[in-house]
Amino acid sequence: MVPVIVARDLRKTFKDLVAVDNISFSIEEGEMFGFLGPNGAGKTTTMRMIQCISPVTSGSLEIFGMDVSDHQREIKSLMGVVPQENNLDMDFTVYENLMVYSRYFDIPKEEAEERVEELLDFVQLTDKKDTMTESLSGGMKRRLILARALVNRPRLLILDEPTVGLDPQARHLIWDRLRLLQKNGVTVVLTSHYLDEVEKLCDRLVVMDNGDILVEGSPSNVIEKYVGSGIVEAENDPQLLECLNEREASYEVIGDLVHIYTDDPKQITDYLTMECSITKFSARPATLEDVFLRLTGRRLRE
Ligand SMILES: Nc1ncnc2c1ncn2[C@@H]1O[C@H](COP(=O)(O)OP(=O)(O)OP(=O)(O)O)[C@@H](O)[C@H]1O
Repeated sequence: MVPVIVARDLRKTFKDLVAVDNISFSIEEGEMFGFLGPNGAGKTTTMRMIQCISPVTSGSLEIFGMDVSDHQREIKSLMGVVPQENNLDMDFTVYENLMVYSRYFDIPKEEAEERVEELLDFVQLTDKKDTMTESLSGGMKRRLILARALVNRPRLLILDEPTVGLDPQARHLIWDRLRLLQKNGVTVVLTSHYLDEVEKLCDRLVVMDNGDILVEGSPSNVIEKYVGSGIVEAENDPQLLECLNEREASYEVIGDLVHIYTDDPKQITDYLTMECSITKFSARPATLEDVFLRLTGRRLRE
């Protein structure tokens, strides 16, 4: 596998604030890679350095073997970007938005027209071709931004919160398109607050907090490593906690509930029934959300 992005001790500061704190990671060609983390973790700042629009403070960041500090033009020509905000031109039609963008890459007019038709079909907006962009739904606007990011046939696609605020149908359509792009060899890097999205889509992920990378791995490895494969939930009561302490079980109290982390839920539920006389509980597979909350805490970030 060839690395497409390699970051070594990558750091970004804004005056006294350390937004990205000496992180290192490597993303392989054809991977779908996710950046997770609470608000302010440093994800967007990392994406902006990858996009060559925010200079690196120190460390190194190479994309397709080129340093972001001195190969911006070449790197940008190989990359497509779906930014967090909808920055389409609202006074243009859907078609015009894509055609205007194609000029930035000096794509000859006829070729651009052909490509735009293809892309409209790809994101299912052909019937909206002549619609004014401002009258599109939120889901359609996101699809148009995705199409715009693909105008230059990028080998690397960066998406910052690609499905934020979308309904389930719109999210599924975007996921489906991303999988198709990946199948065609495009490396996809995304940030998301939707943990189910990252769990379903990504081959590997990192969880960031306070500018640092806390974990890295495939969703299933990360889940097994940090919470075990299953969770038994029971009502919080002192007798239960005493019983769990006696067994030295791994658990966490979350308000009125206790989460017991385990690779063998049956062993725990048998223990609760037989040794602790507790019969009200439920077992479920662990998710990335459990890992996230365990690692980054449950306090709401501003
Ligand atoms: N241009 C800037 N000037 C000063 N501080 C900044 C700037 N951009 C980001 N920051 C700060 O850097 C830190 C990391 O922000 P960043 O936007 O990268 O986080 P994030 O993980 O993308 O958060 P979110 O999930 O809310 O998008 C935050 O404390 C933020 O306030």
